[in-house]
Amino acid sequence: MSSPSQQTTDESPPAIDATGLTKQFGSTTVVDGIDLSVEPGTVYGFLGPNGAGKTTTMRMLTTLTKPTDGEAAIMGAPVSDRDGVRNHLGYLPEEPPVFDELTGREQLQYVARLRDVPPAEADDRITEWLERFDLAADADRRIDDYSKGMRQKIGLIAALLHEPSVVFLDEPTSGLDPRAARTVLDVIASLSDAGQTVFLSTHILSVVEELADTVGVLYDGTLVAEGPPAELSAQVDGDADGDGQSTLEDVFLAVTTDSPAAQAAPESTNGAGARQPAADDSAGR
Ligand SMILES: Nc1ncnc2c1ncn2[C@@H]1O[C@H](COP(=O)(O)OP(=O)(O)OP(=O)(O)O)[C@@H](O)[C@H]1O
Repeated sequence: MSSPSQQTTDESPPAIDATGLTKQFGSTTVVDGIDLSVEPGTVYGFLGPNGAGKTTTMRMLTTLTKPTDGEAAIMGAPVSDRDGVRNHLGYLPEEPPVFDELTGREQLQYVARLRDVPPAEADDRITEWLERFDLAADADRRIDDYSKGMRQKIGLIAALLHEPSVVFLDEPTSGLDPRAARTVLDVIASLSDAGQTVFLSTHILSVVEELADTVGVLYDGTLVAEGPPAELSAQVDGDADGDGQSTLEDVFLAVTTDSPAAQAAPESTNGAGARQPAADDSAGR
C-alpha cells in the first residue's frame, strides 16, 4: 500500500482520472457516468457483481473501447490519445492474449518489442520475471502446451514488462495455485511500493482487504460506494453475512442489492457518494 509521500501533489495529475465515463451498447447503458480519481502509487480495488461493468470500465481506461460519453486520462494523458497513453499502462485482461504457437519467452520478447523495451534490457527482465513466477523451466515450451495458470502468469508478466505507471489487472489470481497467487499479491504490493498504480478488479474480497488503499464498488454501471476498505466496513450498518462483524463482504452485499438491506449502505469517504440503487436500475439489462 502507499505511503503518504506517494499521494498526489498539486503538480502531479491523478494516475487515473475519469469524469462521467459512460458506455452504451445499443440502447443499454452498462457504465453510467462514473467518476474516478486514483492517486499515483496506490492500489484501487474495483468490486462489483458479475455484469456490473468492471471489464467495460477497464477497457475504456485502457483505450480498448471508446467511451460513449465522458472523459478519462492516465497520468494526465487522455485515453482518446491512444499512442500518448499506451506506454503509461499495462493491462492483464480476463483472458490474456497470447499466441499459442510461440514459446513463453518468445511471447514476452514480442510484447517487449511492441512496448519499446530495449532487447538486452527486455531479456534480463524476462529472465527475472520467469524465475519469480517459477516458469523458467517451461519458458522455451510452446504456450499451446501451457496450463491456464501458466498462461495467466505470462499475461501478467506481459502487462508488467515495460514497467508501466498504471497497471490494470482483471482477476490476476484466476487459475493460479496458492503459491503463485501469493507471488502475485506480493508483486502488486511491491509495484505500489515502487510508486506504480494498480487498478485491481477481483471477486476475491480478501485480496482487496489486504492490498487496496481505496475500494470502489460498481453496481449496474454506477459507482455505489468508494473509500478505504476499513472505513467502508466500519460504516456499514449491519452484518449482512452474519459473521458477527462488519466486513467488506457486508459492504458488498449491502450496496449491490435492490432490497431494503441497501438502506445500510455506507457513506462514501472520498466524494463519490454512496448511492441507493433504484428499483428500476436493472431495467433493460
Ligand atoms: N461488446 C458488448 N456488446 C454488448 N454488451 C456487452 C458487450 N460487452 C459487455 N457487454 C455487457 O455489458 C455488461 C457489463 O459487462 P462487463 O464484462 O463489463 O461486466 P463485469 O463487471 O466485468 O462482469 P464479470 O464480473 O462477470 O466479469 C454485461 O451486461 C455485458 O453483457
